[in-house]
Amino acid sequence: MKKQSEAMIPTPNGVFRMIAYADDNKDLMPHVVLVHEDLDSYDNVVMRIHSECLTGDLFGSKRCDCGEQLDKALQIIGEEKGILIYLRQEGRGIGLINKLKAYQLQDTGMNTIDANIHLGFEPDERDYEVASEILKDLGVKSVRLLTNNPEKVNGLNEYGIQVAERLPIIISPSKENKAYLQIKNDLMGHLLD
Ligand SMILES: Nc1nc2c(ncn2[C@@H]2O[C@H](COP(=O)(O)OP(=O)(O)OP(=O)(O)O)[C@@H](O)[C@H]2O)c(=O)[nH]1
Ligand SMILES: [Zn+2]
Repeated sequence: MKKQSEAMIPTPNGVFRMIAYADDNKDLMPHVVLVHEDLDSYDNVVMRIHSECLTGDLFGSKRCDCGEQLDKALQIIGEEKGILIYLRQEGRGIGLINKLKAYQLQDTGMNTIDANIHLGFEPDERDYEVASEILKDLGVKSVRLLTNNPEKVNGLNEYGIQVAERLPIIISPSKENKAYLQIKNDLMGHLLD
């Protein structure tokens, strides 16, 4: 995993250096990193690791809270001069084709965990080694991580990045994503209260 290219990108939340990380420069789905132009310390950096959710991030799907979490995180990262790592972990690592199959199963009454298992996957296939490698490459030593998912905290600690603090990023449930958020809270270890 290494830096393949970078450029400055002005956004509504500030100017960021966008860096594309991949194993080689032909990769069509590089991981995307946004580093605030005024980031000045590599200790206790405010940051988010966001798992790709095309449906929520780009199209505003109401089935999940991803799009709203991304907006809120970028706002905070803009204010605090932090970093966003956008990992290509669509569908908790099963990809878009399988996520849509999982959604179809959920529309017949299965929950988000059982749908993954029914398709032959773990409930969550993600790993945070790549994110840790990227943080080390950037020179980041410790972070304040925007997440409700303790697995992300453990994942970074496991690979040698110190999580100094977890910053919750709670979105009010809507009627469409209420059941999904309830499962995350009750069965997937997310801290949503
Ligand atoms: N397989 C599967 N993936 C889903 C489903 N709903 C959302 N996702 C994916 O789940 C990922 C986001 O994970 P979440 O569990 O919502 O949140 P998180 O990233 O673990 O935790 P936070 O940092 O608190 O947001 C994205 O990759 C989404 O595409 C679903 O029903 N099935
Ligand atoms: Zn989502």
